[in-house]
Amino acid sequence: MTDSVQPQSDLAAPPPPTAALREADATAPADSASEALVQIKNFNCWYGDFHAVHNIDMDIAKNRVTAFIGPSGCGKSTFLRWINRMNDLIAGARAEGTIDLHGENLLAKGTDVVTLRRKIGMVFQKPNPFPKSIYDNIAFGPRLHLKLSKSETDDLVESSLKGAALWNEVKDRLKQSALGLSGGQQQRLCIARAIAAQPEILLMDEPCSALDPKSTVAIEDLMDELKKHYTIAIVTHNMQQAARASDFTAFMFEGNLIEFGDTRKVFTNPENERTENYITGRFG
Ligand SMILES: Nc1ncnc2c1ncn2[C@@H]1O[C@H](COP(=O)(O)OP(=O)(O)OP(=O)(O)O)[C@@H](O)[C@H]1O
Repeated sequence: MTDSVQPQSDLAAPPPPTAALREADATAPADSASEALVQIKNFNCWYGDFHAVHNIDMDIAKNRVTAFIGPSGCGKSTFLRWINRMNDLIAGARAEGTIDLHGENLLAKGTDVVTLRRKIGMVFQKPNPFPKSIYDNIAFGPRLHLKLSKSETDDLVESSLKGAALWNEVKDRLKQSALGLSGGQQQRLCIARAIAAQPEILLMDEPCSALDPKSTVAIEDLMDELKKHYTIAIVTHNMQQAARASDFTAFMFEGNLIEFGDTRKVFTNPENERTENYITGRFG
């Protein structure tokens, strides 16, 4: 079934969490079979008359990292942003097809996008902490939407910062401004803020492009931990990063999904010549 989506005008920033603290439940050992969490069928999208992404059919596997690669302008970010309906904020943006999560098409007109964005968090290219304390960056959302006690809020802040591998670096200065953190720390704080909302899926749009190599490795190591609890989809221009950090790779070109599969296979034995040309640096 095809469903069409028009932009909504009353959308605010991605929302804060709804539920109680997430228990660590290490799942899916690396060698277990992957299960589809998100199923995308016949997905197309437009900006006005411009047909940006064509006929995408793919699954996003649960507790795995799926990387989207491809030359600038091929539609990676556009596609990623439809997965939590961020493109609703863009006038003239519309989509057709289905993106199913637990059997429900999240492109459907009736979808509650606020709830959706709790389930599907997003981390952006440039770290965007609030101009507040480290503690309040995590606690701000939960305070708005949950009736957590002080100790529950403390626990949420601690578990989120631990989950983002930042706790040890900031535990003694939680009341200091987040803007005093390094870029890599700020990005991990944004990841902590996202996971405080207890999402099922984390969308990461070039999360390391503004970071130095050491911070980049820290985020990649973190993704490896995070995928035990979350499903991750990442857009990256960094081929080594896709090869190192992802389980599945989708190569896009001019709005089309050219190749999609196991990362090792895509990088060592691609089926499509354009994939091979891209990953070997012949274009892009
Ligand atoms: N808000 C917008 N309005 C109109 N066209 C847009 C908008 N955002 C993106 N596009 C167009 O959609 C196409 C895909 O853009 P998108 O940003 O998704 O590509 P990308 O693969 O993520 O590129 P990059 O790697 O440079 O970030 C491009 O032709 C771009 O110019």
